[in-house]
Amino acid sequence: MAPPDHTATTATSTLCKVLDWDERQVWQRVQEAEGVEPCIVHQADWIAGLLHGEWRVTDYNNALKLGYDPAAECYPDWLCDQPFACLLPLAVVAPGAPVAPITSAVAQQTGLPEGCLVCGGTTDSIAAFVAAGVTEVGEAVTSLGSTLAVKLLSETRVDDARYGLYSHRLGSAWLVGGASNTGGAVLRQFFSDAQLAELTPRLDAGRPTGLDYYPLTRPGERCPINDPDLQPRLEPRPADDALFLQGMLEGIARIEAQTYQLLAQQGASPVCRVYTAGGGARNPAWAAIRQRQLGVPVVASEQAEAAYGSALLAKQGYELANPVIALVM
Ligand SMILES: Nc1ncnc2c1ncn2[C@@H]1O[C@H](COP(=O)(O)OP(=O)(O)O)[C@@H](O)[C@H]1O
Ligand SMILES: O=C(CO)[C@H](O)[C@H](O)COP(=O)(O)O
Repeated sequence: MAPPDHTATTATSTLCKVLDWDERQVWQRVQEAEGVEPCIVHQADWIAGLLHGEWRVTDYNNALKLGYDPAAECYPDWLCDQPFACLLPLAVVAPGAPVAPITSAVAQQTGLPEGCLVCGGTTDSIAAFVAAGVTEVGEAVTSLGSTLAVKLLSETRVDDARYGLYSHRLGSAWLVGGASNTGGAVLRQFFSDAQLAELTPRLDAGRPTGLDYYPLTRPGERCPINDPDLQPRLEPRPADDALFLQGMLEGIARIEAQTYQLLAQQGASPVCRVYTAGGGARNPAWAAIRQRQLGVPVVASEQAEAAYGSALLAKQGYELANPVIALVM
């Protein structure tokens, strides 16, 4: 039902989950079992709903993979024509836009101040992007968490579901990129964080291992190859654990570099610097391996936690809602 290059057509999109629930008549079962009117909420909407009690509000970042059009600021006709359209969030706000204060019951339960304002959310890797404070076109943030997410500030949009590439709107800018299923979760399958820290000084970015890994925890990839059946490649495993780890980090760096190369080929603004967020940002040897692959400076974000970016968005929302007080502060 969606245009062929749209990110909502990928197997892991929100829209595909909704279609699956629709087919399995989940709405009807929710209504019967809970006695409530069903509606679609993203994880962030669920948390926010628990705080302010508004269940039909989302933001245009979370709604992208549902099919929302952030440029036109509306649901497209092909989505409105679906039988489940009545379950879509009724309001789609900008990330950081003021939504509603917490309820009195929540203020009492949590100790948060009465009237504490809840603002529109965003996705985890966009929050990491905001935390990094990037403002220049061509600058990018790679989130090395359980998975790998790439976000580049670009003057032009890129949307190509064949490679899992899509564009998020942030204010008047476009964050182009994609998310791979590779990342820290694969490392954790083999090593604890303590072992990672212990092995890291033995890695040598200047001496590539020659291993050709595609690290995944299980079959299936989203970007830069969109293939739900893509197999992990983690063999042969050398006897030396440091060599094995370096081979995996090189493999993940190749996936990251391929994503940035594809973005350039598809007309995104050229990448000039990559900031790093997430648990992988604490590994200097990995940064050196990535810099060789990417060919641009790789630097750790000063604020590498996505939560910091969420707080910055909330501050923006507070200032919008209280312009005079914010000016005095
Ligand atoms: N020294 C290290 N080198 C590389 N990766 C690391 C290191 N320490 C932790 N990690 C990885 O960081 C990941 C956790 O990062 P985090 O940003 O908390 O992930 P999440 O996406 O789950 O929030 C783990 O999967 C782990 O493998
Ligand atoms: O895999 C992830 C979380 O586990 C990625 O962070 C996520 O898929 C990226 O999505 P978006 O680009 O919409 O922020």
